[in-house]
Amino acid sequence: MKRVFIMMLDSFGIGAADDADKFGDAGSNTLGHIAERCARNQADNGDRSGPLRLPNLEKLGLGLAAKASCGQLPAEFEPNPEIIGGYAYAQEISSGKDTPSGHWEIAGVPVLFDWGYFPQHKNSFPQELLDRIVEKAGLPGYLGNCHSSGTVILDALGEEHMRTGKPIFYTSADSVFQIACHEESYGLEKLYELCQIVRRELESYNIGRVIARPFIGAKAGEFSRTGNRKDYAVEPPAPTVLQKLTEEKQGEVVSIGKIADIYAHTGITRKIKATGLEELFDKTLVEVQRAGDNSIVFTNFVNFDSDFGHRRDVAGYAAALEYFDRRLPELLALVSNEDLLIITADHGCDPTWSGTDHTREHIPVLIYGAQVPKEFLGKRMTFADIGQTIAEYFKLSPMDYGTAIIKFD
Ligand SMILES: O=P(O)(O)O[C@H]1O[C@H](CO)[C@@H](O)[C@H]1O
Ligand SMILES: [Mn+2]
Ligand SMILES: [Mn+2]
Repeated sequence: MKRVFIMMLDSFGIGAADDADKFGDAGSNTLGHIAERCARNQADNGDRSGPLRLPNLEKLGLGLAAKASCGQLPAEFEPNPEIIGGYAYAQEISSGKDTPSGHWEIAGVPVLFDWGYFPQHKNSFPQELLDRIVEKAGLPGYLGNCHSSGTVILDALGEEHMRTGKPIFYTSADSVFQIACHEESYGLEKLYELCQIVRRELESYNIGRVIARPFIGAKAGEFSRTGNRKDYAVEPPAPTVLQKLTEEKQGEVVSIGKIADIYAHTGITRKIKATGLEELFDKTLVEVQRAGDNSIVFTNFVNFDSDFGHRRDVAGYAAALEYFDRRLPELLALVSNEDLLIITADHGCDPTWSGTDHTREHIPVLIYGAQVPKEFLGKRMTFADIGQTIAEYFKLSPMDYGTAIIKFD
């Protein structure tokens, strides 16, 4: 029975990429800097304290992959851990450091064109676009129209939004048009409809995603975003390995969390909604147990990125990693002889870095399974090596990019 389980720790970079300087990210290191702060007791909160403890990920080669990536073992990591899987690090060839680029490249389809962006920090969106959106959606106006952190902008504009019914429009260094509206006073369905209108109006702008950002709460300081976030992505520019599995082998691809949205629902046969690390992990275990031959179970652990990386919350990120690590044995126990478990990431989001954007980093590629050599599997020249490995494993037609990391009989 052939099954692949992909655990995407959203934003879990392990050291600056060779081209990080082009992004202003030279020296960034999501894992390295978290471990450093933890070792100095600067990442203590109610949930955790002291050095970063990830014993199960260390056995899968996380520390050694990080050392190969940036030259330094994460602080307080074991220099000679018992190794139970194959480990590598990979660089990105896609032009951006955004979530769809990282995910699509992992599935064998790098984004070699340039996305459209809204680079101006104030008055970010073109007036003609805003005018069309106001007209098509019948809006009383809009708020924001700037670059912002999605939580900061709620405190600044959430109350005015509730008073006026004007949606909050904002963007970031990514190719995104984000819309925050109150889930109750504005309404969730109305927000989703607005996002669909904006998606259509953006056609000529080459924007990767429109993102619905519903929130709740009565006043500034009390607003919080809900799990009803929805991403409206454009489709990948070529068939991903997920699509190939469904088309060439009539296989099953189960999306847990926001995976389906990121691939614009292409190559996905079943979608499981889950909010928060615990539920994402619980539902992953259920689906792994259910998975049959020729299937992929693919989970995006978004909270690393959205709750801790973008929020520059080092202690929160560390606690979340430790939680994931504590639960890992439950997953490892379900990996049977022929299966492959791949733990990886889509970009970095160093919580010690300036600003609130992603960081251009190498990603870890940790592969666990009876057929995997328990050794360093090299520097991978593109994330697409993961997609090519999966294509090779399922005996699909080869992807256009990437080299298989492991050969299978
Ligand atoms: O600050 P928030 O709203 O979390 O925004 C972040 O989330 C977006 C999508 O992942 C990114 O573009 C980033 O800017
Ligand atoms: Mn991401
Ligand atoms: Mn992000």
